[in-house]
Parts: sequence; structure tokens; C-alpha cells
Amino acid sequence: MAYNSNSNLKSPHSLSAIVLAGGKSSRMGQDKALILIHGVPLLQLICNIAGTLCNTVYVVTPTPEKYQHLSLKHCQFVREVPLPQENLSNPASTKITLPLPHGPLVGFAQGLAVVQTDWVLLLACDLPKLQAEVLQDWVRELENIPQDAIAALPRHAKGWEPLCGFYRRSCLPVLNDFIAQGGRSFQAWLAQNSVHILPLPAADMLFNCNTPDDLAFVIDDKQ
Ligand SMILES: Nc1nc2c(ncn2[C@@H]2O[C@H](COP(=O)(O)OP(=O)(O)OP(=O)(O)O)[C@@H](O)[C@H]2O)c(=O)[nH]1
Ligand SMILES: [Mg+2]
Repeated sequence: MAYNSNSNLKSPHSLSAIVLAGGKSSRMGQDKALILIHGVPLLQLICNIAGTLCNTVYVVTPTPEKYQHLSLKHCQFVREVPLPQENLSNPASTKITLPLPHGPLVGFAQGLAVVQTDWVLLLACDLPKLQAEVLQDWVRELENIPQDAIAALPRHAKGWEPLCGFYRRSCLPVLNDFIAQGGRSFQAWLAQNSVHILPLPAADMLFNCNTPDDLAFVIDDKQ
């Protein structure tokens, strides 16, 4: 059996996590990864939850030095690098590099390249209401997911929730192909592939803290 069914779901070789911390935080006006939620930096909160399920948590960012002072157990940094632009119709452009940040899909691909486990839990760093219990329930489902599904994700009316769910390590080649052809959208990539739907019992778990108003809402929320 690939996943333990008891409350300690860590299984040494089955699951790792990638936490993305390389965005611009332009709407927040300050680095979201470092904002304090009830005294805890948001990136640390997310990594600690991921660390309850996974033995290795990769933090993907172009600037690891910004986060080295945090208490990030089980974490390794993956330093994100600029992506050579691959425009097949114009080979001369391969010398141009894409500026950072180049978006979460490319950050995920660079993190996935170092993952050793069959499945990886991908998380944004701006999910202050993330619930370990829901993630644990999802982990229990992983062994029953059809082989052709590249990912297992919650869904909302407009599409997938790509930054809080699970991906097979084996999807890296198709992901790299998509990126090499200029693709940068998770929704567009996922639409081309088979994806398993995960139930979302608590919709507010995916509350995205993008703006100062979002932050005030989270901090005021006593729950
Ligand atoms: N590693 C990495 N993470 C990214 C990149 N772009 C976005 N992210 C992460 O993806 C998650 C969702 O990011 P968004 O909230 O959509 O965007 P953002 O750039 O952080 O913020 P805005 O500038 O306000 O859009 C966050 O965890 C970001 O840190 C990137 O280029 N590289
Ligand atoms: Mg966001």
C-alpha cells in the first residue's frame, strides 16, 4: 500500500510537496510569503502543514535568501532560474531568456524536476485557511486514482484549483512540452489532460490572500 491510513500519513517514499513562493505580490504590495498570519509568516504556515504529510517540502523561488530565516522544517529550496525562450518557429530566439517571475506553471515545472516521489502536493503560499485534515483525506484517495489521470485537484465553477492539489511526477515531460510551446496557463494545460476531481468539503480552505483587504479579512476572522 502506498499511503498509510492512520493519522500519521507520512510515508517515506510516497509523497512530497512543492510550495510556490516566487510571485510578484503586486496586489498585496508586499511579499505575501512573509506576511504574518496570527504571528506566523504565511510561507512558514503553509510549509508546516505540508510537512505534516510529506517528508520533503520543496520551496520554489528565485530568491531563497529572502526566506532562509524562517523556521521551515522538512524544507529544501529550489532556486528558480530564467527559462530559455523556445520558439520553435524562430530558432534565433532561443538565446532570449524570459524574465522572472515567469509564472506558477514554470515554477512548478522547475520544482517537479527535482521531485523523487510518484506524487507531489502542489501548494500556493497564499492559502491562509489551508486545512491539514482535508489534505490528509485527499492523500487517502491517491491510491485509487486512475493511472491516466496526471493530477487530482479540487474544482470550482470556472475551472480547476491548480495550486492546491496533487500531480504525478510522470507528468513532467508533457508539462515541459507544453511550456516549450509557449504554454503558461495551468487551466489550458490541465484541459488537455485527464484530471481527477477531489471533493472540497470546506470551500473557504482555498481562500486566496491576494490583497490588503483579503489580509484584513483573514486577520479579523477569529475561526
Ligand atoms: N515559484 C514561482 N511562484 C510563483 C510565480 N508566480 C506566482 N507564483 C506563486 O503562485 C502562487 C499564486 O500566485 P498569485 O497570487 O496568482 O500571483 P502573485 O504573483 O503572487 O501575486 P500578484 O502579483 O498579486 O498577482 C503564489 O504562491 C505565488 O508565489 C513564479 O513565477 N514562480
Ligand atoms: Mg493568489
